[in-house]
Amino acid sequence: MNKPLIQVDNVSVSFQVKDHIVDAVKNVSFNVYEGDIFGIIGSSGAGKSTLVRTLNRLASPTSGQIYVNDTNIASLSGKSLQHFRFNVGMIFQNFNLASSKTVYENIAFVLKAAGKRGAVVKERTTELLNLVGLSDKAFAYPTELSGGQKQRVGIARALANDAKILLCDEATSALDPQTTAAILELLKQLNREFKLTIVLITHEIDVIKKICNRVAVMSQGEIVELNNTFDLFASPKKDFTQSFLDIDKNTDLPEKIKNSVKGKLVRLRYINENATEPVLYQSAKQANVAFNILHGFIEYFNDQALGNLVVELIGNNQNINELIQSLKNHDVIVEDIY
Ligand SMILES: Nc1ncnc2c1ncn2[C@@H]1O[C@H](COP(=O)(O)OP(=O)(O)OP(=O)(O)O)[C@@H](O)[C@H]1O
Repeated sequence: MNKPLIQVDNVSVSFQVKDHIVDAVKNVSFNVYEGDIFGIIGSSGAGKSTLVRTLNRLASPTSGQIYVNDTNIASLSGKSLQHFRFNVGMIFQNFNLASSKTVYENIAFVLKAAGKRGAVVKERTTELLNLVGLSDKAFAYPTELSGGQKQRVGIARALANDAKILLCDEATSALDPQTTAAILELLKQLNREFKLTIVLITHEIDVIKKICNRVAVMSQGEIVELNNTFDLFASPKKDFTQSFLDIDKNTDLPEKIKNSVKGKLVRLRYINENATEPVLYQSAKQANVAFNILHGFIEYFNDQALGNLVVELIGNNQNINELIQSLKNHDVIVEDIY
């Protein structure tokens, strides 16, 4: 496997609050690879913000190490820390724009902070405005922008000094679904065109499904499960993941149908949406098992489709087991419901 771009080793973060200690992040380890869109999902208070803030040294681990490009970031100071921060941009839920500056000035400001002057600033700012689709808003003030436009300025600013990593702290949580989709599309484009590595934290399952290739599920300061997004949704290993990500879809069956089920109820998950029904049909015929499809839907993760079927199997146990084995041999994930 590639070398990690970000390596988080046994990181814990605790806060002293009056007379007690809050363990916000507990012994967390994971790697992020170049080109990843790495999602961290969890409910409020899970420790996501604290964890992501350690990645650009906005917060410091109480214990553990973080390496970015093989450099232990705790060792950085002065110019090397400043340079590191140019390389790791960040965007926020509330955009954090300077309200007294125009869009152009908000972007130019961070370029000037990095020592750039004159034509270089003008050229790069114009380029960035173009990149995020805001060329016509250069001289508008933040109050004159929609939420989506404000976040585009945030993105331009975060990437201004050629950041290789973008950290997103609930960057779309304040936006409506349509604007969220447009911002996620822009992030995907930046990831594709510039190999921008993105670490995003969110409590929105749809954000993870739409753009992340890998995801960590966080609860109470710990990473409960980490996997490729597709595999995590297709076969979660932990009950917490299953319930948090709302994967338990058999609840979608109306009571009347559930009560009428006489055979064995299973959920089938499969990658190739075209292949499973024929496989099910042929395997069931061979095993002498009858089946009823009670529920079905296809979910999309990035560009990959995951088919789901809830099926009642009717036959003797041995035949049903034979059918289940045959489905598994065809890479269908079979899960008992009851
Ligand atoms: N500066 C701080 N001082 C004291 N406690 C803190 C501080 N920052 C965070 N915490 C606590 O650490 C825990 C994790 O908070 P954090 O903001 O990282 O969670 P989160 O998953 O990002 O939640 P949210 O989505 O609500 O922001 C919480 O119990 C929070 O109260």
